[in-house]
Formats: sequence, C-alpha cells, structure tokens
Amino acid sequence: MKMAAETSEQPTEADENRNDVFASCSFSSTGLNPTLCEQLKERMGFEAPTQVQARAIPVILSGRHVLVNAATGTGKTVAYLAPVVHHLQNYNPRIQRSDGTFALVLVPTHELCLQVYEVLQKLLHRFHWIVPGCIMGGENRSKEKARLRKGITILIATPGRLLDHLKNTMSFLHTNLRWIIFDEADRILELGFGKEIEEILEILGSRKHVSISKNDAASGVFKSQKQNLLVSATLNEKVNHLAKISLENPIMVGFGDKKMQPISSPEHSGSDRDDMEQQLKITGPSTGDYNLPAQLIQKYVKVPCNLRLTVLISILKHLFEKEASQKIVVFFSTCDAVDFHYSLLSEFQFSCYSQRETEVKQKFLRCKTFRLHGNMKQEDRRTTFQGFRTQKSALLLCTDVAARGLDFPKVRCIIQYDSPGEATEYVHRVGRTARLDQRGDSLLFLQPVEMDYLQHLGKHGVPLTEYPLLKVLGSFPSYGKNHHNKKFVSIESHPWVLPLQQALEAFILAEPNMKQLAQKAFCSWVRAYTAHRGELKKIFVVKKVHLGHVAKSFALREQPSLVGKSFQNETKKRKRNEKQKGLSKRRKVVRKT
Ligand SMILES: Nc1ncnc2c1ncn2[C@@H]1O[C@H](COP(=O)(O)OP(=O)(O)OP(=O)(O)O)[C@@H](O)[C@H]1O
Repeated sequence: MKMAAETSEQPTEADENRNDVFASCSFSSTGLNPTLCEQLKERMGFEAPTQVQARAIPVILSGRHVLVNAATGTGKTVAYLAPVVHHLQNYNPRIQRSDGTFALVLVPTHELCLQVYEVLQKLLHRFHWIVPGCIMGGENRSKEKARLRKGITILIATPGRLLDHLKNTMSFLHTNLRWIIFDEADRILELGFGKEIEEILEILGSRKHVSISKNDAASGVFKSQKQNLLVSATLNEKVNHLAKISLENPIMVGFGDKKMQPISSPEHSGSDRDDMEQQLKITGPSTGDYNLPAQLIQKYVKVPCNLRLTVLISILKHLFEKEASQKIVVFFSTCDAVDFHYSLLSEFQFSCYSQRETEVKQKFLRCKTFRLHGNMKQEDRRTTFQGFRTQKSALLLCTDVAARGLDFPKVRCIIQYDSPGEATEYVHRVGRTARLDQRGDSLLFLQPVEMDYLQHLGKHGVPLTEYPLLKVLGSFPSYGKNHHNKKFVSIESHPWVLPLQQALEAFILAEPNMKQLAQKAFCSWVRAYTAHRGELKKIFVVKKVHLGHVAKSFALREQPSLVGKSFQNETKKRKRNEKQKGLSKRRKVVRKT
C-alpha cells in the first residue's frame, strides 16, 4: 500500500489516519542497519516507520533509557526490538549462543510472549546467529532449562517464570545482559509482579546505581552500559517506582503530544538531562488523556440489567448479518462468564419467525466462536490464539487476558459486555481494533445505574456516543414482522426482546449443564462486581444492582436467594482455599483473568 504523500490523489479519510500513524521518513533515516531495514520492508512489508518508531528508534539506538508511550497498535514492538537487533548484529566478533542472554523482554501474558517472539523471529531472519527464545509460566520447565543452557540471545519472558529460572537454572548465563524491556510495564505491575520485578532487577544487577558488568567483549559497542526501556499505551503514575529504580536519566517518547513532534537528536536530548529528570514523574491517570486511535468509533449502549444477555446476542447477530466476514471480540469480567457464554452461543437455537415447537430452529449465531481466559489449559489458549488470528470471520469471547498487546489482524469491533473498571483497561481493550490505520468500532455495555462511568472515561479524554439500540432491534423480523417503521419507546416491551429472553431461559432450564454454568457465572460476576476499587467503587455498587435481574442476564429464572446460597458457599470455599494457599486476595483476583 502506498502512502498518501506519494500519490497525487486527494487524501481520503483512511489516508489521513495513515498520515497520523506513519512518519514521513524512511527506516534507514532512523539509523538502523541497512540489512535490517531491508528485512523490515521485504519480509515484514513495512514501507515506512510509524510515528512512534521514527521517534523512539534513534533514541533507543543512542543507548539512553527510554519510556515509550504511544497509542495501541502503532508498532511499539518493532520500535524496541529493532534497535536491539541493530546493535546485536553489529557485535564483533559475532555473538555466539554460548555468550548467553543479551536482551530480555518482560511481558505480562503467555500470548504476548508468543507474539513478540514471532515478530522477533521475522526481524532476525537474516541474522541467524542471534537466537530468540521465550519462557513462560505453564510451559515445560526442563525443556526451557535445556534451551537456556544452549543459550538464548534475546529472551522474552513472563516475570514469574523468569525469576524461577534466575534462581534455579544454574546454566542460565546472563552476565552479558545489556537490555531489559518492560512491555506493558503498567500491566506487569498491576498483576502484582512488583516484588518479582525488583528481585529480577536485583539478581541481574540492573537496579539503578549498581555498577556495570565488567565482563565486556572486544567490541566498542559491547562495552556500553545497560539500557532499560518501559513501554505501554498507558504508562501512568503506577510505573513511577519501577522507572525510578530501573531507569537512569530516561527520555520520554510520546508523552502529552498526541501529534508527535519531529525526532529530536539524541545528542540534543542528552543535554536536557535535568528537564528529563523533572519530567520523569509521570502524573495521572486521574486527569490525563490517554492515546486512543484517532479512527476508532466509540459507542456505549444503555441496557437494563435483566436484558443484557438478550441485547448482547441480538447485537452480535445484527453485526454478523450486516457483515458476514468480520472479527469481533467480546470482553467479560470473569473466566466463568466466558465459559457460560461460549457454551450458550455454541448451542442455543432460536426461530425468529415463530414460537411453535414444530418450527425448525436454527443456531442463533452461526459464526466460528473462540474463547480465551486464564483458567484454560496452556495448549487450548495457544490453539485459540492462533485460531482466532488466522480466521477471516470469527467471534472471540475473552477476559482481560486478551486485552493487552495482542495483535489479532482485522478485528472490526470490540464489545465490552462487562465494564473494564480502570480507564487504562478500557483503552487496551478497545485497542484490539483500529490498529495501525485500520477502521474499528467499540461498544461499551452499561446498566442505567452505571452511567457515571461515562464521566470517569470522559476525564481521560475518552468520548463515547450512544448506540442506536432500538433501531437495531427494530431491524429483526420477529414473528414474520419487520418492525422497521414502528417506534418502540422501550427495550423491555420490544416484540423481539421478550420472546428471545423467554427462549433463552427455557433453554437454560432444559439443560442442567448449562444451568450449572450459568449459576457459576452469576456467582463470579457478583464477586467481580464487588471487587471494584477506589473511585469505581462509587459507580459499580453491588447494592444498587437487582440480583434477580443479574440472574436474568444469565438466563436464570431462579430467585436470587436460591442462587445466592450457592454463591455464599462458593465464597466460603474460596476464602478457605485462599487461606490455605496463603495467597493475597488481590493477587488471586487479578492474576486469574
Ligand atoms: N512500520 C510499520 N508499517 C506497517 N505495519 C507495521 C509497522 N510497524 C508495525 N506494524 C504492524 O502494526 C501492528 C501493530 O503493532 P504492535 O503490535 O507492535 O503495536 P503496539 O503499539 O505494540 O500495540 P499495543 O499497545 O496494543 O501493544 C502489527 O500488526 C505490526 O505488524
């Protein structure tokens, strides 16, 4: 695809977005090695750097510590990997596997680990002597040990497993370590890995004011000091401590300038050290604007609690019927909710035209459906991740495990069925669409009692408009009639909604397995709802929510007290387990997404 600046045609809207995302310079002007630039163009199809790449690459090449903050889907992965590869391919004599690990990329999830690894493999195609590798929780330790013993030059890892190997794998050589990159730095900390990170930095001798390794090689580049990078679309005050202990006179790329400025030369930046130190204290997120893709269309839909499920599946049906070939991601707050909705959507049948038993029913949604959450087996997670990536048309139901960094091609729409809580998570969830210069829509479900959440998002510069729900519901030909021209003032009395809700409830009632899944999902939903913190606790108040209506949103007819009993039992069981395992409540809730 050509850039607008190179054509004589009038720029279209897509071209304008493209101009926002891409810089008007070439990869070679950033200072990257020519073979690497060729690699980016020929193997990866990257004609020009994105704005963040054009700004960050020269600064990272200069050896300075850097904080990189740019909107989701703007190419931050290559922005930090390319300079590392540039330096490593230049070492003389050539790096060998036996030299051990030179660069470490820390990521919060398995899927992101695999994704960064794949990008790295492509970048290294012409530099076969630089060995990439990844280690992550849930994988076979002894196989990882064997690979570490052979030597991995650039290692991508999740923090827990890395610490494990640092402590227990004697053959893991890291005395040559020069780079540590924290991708999605804020999320790594939010997941409760703060202590592990401090320990990792300590073991690796990469905490601030620690002397630099004397184990230098012959080349000049080899002697230069360690360099750490913190990267995310939402670097906020949560990373201040990590920045303080891991970064020395850092440069900040992409803070507070939505339209990025031209590249400042590293030499010049080096003279502004004091300014940089002052800027280092990142403020927000209570008031700061987050970087969101300019082309993203963000909507919200106000739905009464009891009709949430009916509305969700109706909207999904509408979207897939409007455009059969597309990808949609729906976010839920818990693993149980993902499992319930996945089973429901895989099995639920409905006739749009009649309620008669004899009528041939069809599967309500006929798209390929995937699920992804932290309670799934590693192998299944991997299959989903690869499967959803390669499909042209599919639906993914997931928790926040898929919110960060994942680059699924051509996702057209993000639905946040359960609200994300922190505005940062909102930003990352919607960031799975509208990547680079692509179009994308997002839809946030809110109950009438949750509408203040819009103001919370507004404080961060997130603008949302209302989704035309009644119009969409009116387009369904329920019972042989098209309601297009009729005006229905409320969702509750809508002739499409009521029979659908009844059919859902009847389906759950008739299927004991489904009922069990629904009850479990209900309990988890209430638990997650009560886990909101800080400012959000005033918006998502469980006492304001009618539990009977919540049950309806899982197509349960039971009275809340009945379901509530099993909830209490579950809560007691969970507390007992937590006590036995000695796990903190916070960690348990956050890590299992
Ligand atoms: N210069 C480029 N030209 C064309 N495509 C690019 C370029 N750089 C990156 N891409 C593509 O853009 C997409 C997004 O890149 P990447 O995943 O690195 O974004 P990100 O900024 O890390 O997003 P997130 O904040 O969600 O993690 C990927 O598909 C990548 O291959």
